[in-house]
Amino acid sequence: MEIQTFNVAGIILLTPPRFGDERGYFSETFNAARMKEIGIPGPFVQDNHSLSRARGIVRGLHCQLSPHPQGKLVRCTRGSIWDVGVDIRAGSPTFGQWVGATLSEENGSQLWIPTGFLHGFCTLSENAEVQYKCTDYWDRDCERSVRWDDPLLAIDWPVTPKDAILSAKDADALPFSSVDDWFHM
Ligand SMILES: Cc1cn([C@H]2C[C@H](O)[C@@H](COP(=O)(O)OP(=O)(O)O[C@H]3O[C@H](C)C(=O)[C@H](O)[C@H]3O)O2)c(=O)[nH]c1=O
Repeated sequence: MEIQTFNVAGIILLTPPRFGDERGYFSETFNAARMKEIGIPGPFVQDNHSLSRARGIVRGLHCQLSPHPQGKLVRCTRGSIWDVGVDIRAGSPTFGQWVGATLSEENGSQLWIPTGFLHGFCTLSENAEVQYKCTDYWDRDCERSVRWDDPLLAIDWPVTPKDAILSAKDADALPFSSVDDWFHM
């Protein structure tokens, strides 16, 4: 399995092997023991699946606060997305820094985003389907949304604010300056 880590400690980009033959391919997309070996502890309790019909849809930046913070293991099973994690762990030397990666049906890569991070993605294709495993259950009261295009984050999104397609919730998200001590290292 290909593994990539970043200067923002905690985020892992992994690409499980695909075994191709004349029929197509087979890939083990999740193996709890292998994930633990590479530093993705789980356990995972909820699977999510979203479909975004247009290119340029931004979902995020979201997280859940205690007592239901969520780690997420994200993959794109149709089309492609640019997936982003932002370090918001108070005291982290990389607080406010972000990592972005292209996840696609073609590359089969997955991004592990631990608790203490904001998560969001921008679709790079029409009909992008994203499936992700979460380490805790959804809890509406613990959910927070932070502005995807906050200038303090300066995330290099592949879409401009003029062209981005957002939910009403994301269009009305909190500024990054409001993220102070949501999470502690
Ligand atoms: C997240 C979630 C939502 N919902 C319901 C609530 C709404 O009625 C509907 C759409 O929710 P929302 O607009 O928050 O969906 P996204 O904008 O894709 O939110 C997600 O976007 C980013 C990328 C994330 O990492 C989070 O998992 C999540 O916040 O699904 C549920 O029933 N369960 C859930 O776990």
